[in-house]
Amino acid sequence: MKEKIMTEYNRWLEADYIDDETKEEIKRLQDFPEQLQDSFYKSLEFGTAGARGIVGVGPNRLNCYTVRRITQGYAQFLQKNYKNEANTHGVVIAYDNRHYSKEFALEVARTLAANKINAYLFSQITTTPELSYAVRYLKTVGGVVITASHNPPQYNGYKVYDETGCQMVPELAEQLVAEIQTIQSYDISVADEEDEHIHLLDTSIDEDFLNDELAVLHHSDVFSELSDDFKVLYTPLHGTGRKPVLEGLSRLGLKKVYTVEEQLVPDPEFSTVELPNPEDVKAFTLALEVARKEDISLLLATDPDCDRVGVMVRTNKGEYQALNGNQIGALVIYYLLSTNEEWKKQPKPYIASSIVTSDLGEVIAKDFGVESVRTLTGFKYIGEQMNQRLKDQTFIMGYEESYGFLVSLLERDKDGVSASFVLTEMAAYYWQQGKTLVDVLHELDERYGYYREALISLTLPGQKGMAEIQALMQKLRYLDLENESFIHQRIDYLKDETGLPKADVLQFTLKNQAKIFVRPSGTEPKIKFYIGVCGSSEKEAQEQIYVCQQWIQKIQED
Ligand SMILES: O=P(O)(O)OC[C@H]1O[C@H](O)[C@H](O)[C@@H](O)[C@@H]1O
Repeated sequence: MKEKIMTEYNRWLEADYIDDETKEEIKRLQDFPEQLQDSFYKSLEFGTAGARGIVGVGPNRLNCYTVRRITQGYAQFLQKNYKNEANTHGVVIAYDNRHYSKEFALEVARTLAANKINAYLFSQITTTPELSYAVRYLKTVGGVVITASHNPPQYNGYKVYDETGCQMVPELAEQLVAEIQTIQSYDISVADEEDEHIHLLDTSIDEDFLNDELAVLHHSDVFSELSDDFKVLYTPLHGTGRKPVLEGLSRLGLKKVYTVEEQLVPDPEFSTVELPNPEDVKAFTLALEVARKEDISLLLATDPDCDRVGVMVRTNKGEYQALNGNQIGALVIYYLLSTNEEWKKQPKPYIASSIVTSDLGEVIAKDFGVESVRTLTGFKYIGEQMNQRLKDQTFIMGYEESYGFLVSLLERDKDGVSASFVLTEMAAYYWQQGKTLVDVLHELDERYGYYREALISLTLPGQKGMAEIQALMQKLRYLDLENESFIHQRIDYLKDETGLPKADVLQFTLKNQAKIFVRPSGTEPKIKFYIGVCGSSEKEAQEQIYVCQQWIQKIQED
């Protein structure tokens, strides 16, 4: 292994096409053997959401050479699948505010252009949902967005979209990977920035995107009657959401929109937050300071590429409560189905969510006679379902516990822009009835049972971490259930027939029907344990969660 790593290391160091600055960086790695090993031991892989990695030198890092190699493979893949159409229809490329996002986006465009494929490049930082929208709007054969979503600042990523605006499903991603693997060298030709195949997009697409996103709402009239004490705060957490979300909220006629000034700055270091992830309540720290001062009713925060949104709500007691992705999803489903009759006139309505998402959404949907479709983790699988059901079914909503929501057919990926609008409308709608979103959640508890969830994520970075994650999965896969008295059943999504594609996921169903899912993350060096329970009271639900947490801890320690 060591020898293989050093061969690759020397190959980079000696290659004449690698620039001097990169070579200096490569040499510096000699003083950091662990980093050296991690940078050179393999090539970047495609996971849940494309390739994601630390920005740096070497094949296992994101840099202009690995970006060019992936893009060269992508160009070959497109030309094989779409022939001449690949060149003419081309690819649209967006990027967020991370380090090197803009530079990498340009490398994608230059590599595609060298292959005579038209590259439509956004001229400023853009949200991921707008990229998905743009693929459909411009009728390109695909799309790329340079972003690492909510990962720490040292990361970046390369997400690839198909011609429907859906992130590539494994079948396509495998073909793409096979194509990338045929490229042994990082010596890849790129066109000039001024090449005729590179087209900078103007802002007309932003305007159409925003108008279409606002048109998704059913009750936007609610805003005209709102009292001034309904106040909303929005923060993009230094990311791309600022323009569309703030502009949209103002067009809705909301008079009282607040923000966190410092977080409007598109900062690649995300300096005012530990992690730019709305799943982490700490991301709301500054927002809460403003909220407490101004008595704000609803707080929204989107992640850097604005495909996901987190929510905090001021309760009747004046306290602020964070909602998790399962609660937000359940509220939106309930809101869409109970306050609007339109969907009843449409054929075979359905919602879609991932298997690790709470059962509550499904229970609500079924209560309204709406089908619930389950997929593996990754919004691409929801997008895939939307494409497959386009002809004869009606899409109501797709969502994941990880704060991704989509309520329209405008895209095939989760959308923090339209979700922000829907959540604001929903909060305003109930506000008019004297209720907060937390009050509505209590109503759902009463009506459907106390669905509660907990997520345990263990971060295990690098090569060593990956081995630990695999060892833990193996241990759970072969654990003798005879000794685990409260577990009723284990489903192995890699081996058992579940009706879904094979995946490295384990499901433990407990005797009381609670569920624990375990899977390695596809976007971060983590193993995730998802606990989902349903009790007849808050206390009972919390007790069930506690038992699951204890079991997970025991497994780790044994
Ligand atoms: O659990 P992971 O594999 O890290 O995925 C967590 C989330 O990551 C990205 O945001 C994907 O687009 C989502 O679809 C996924 O749910």
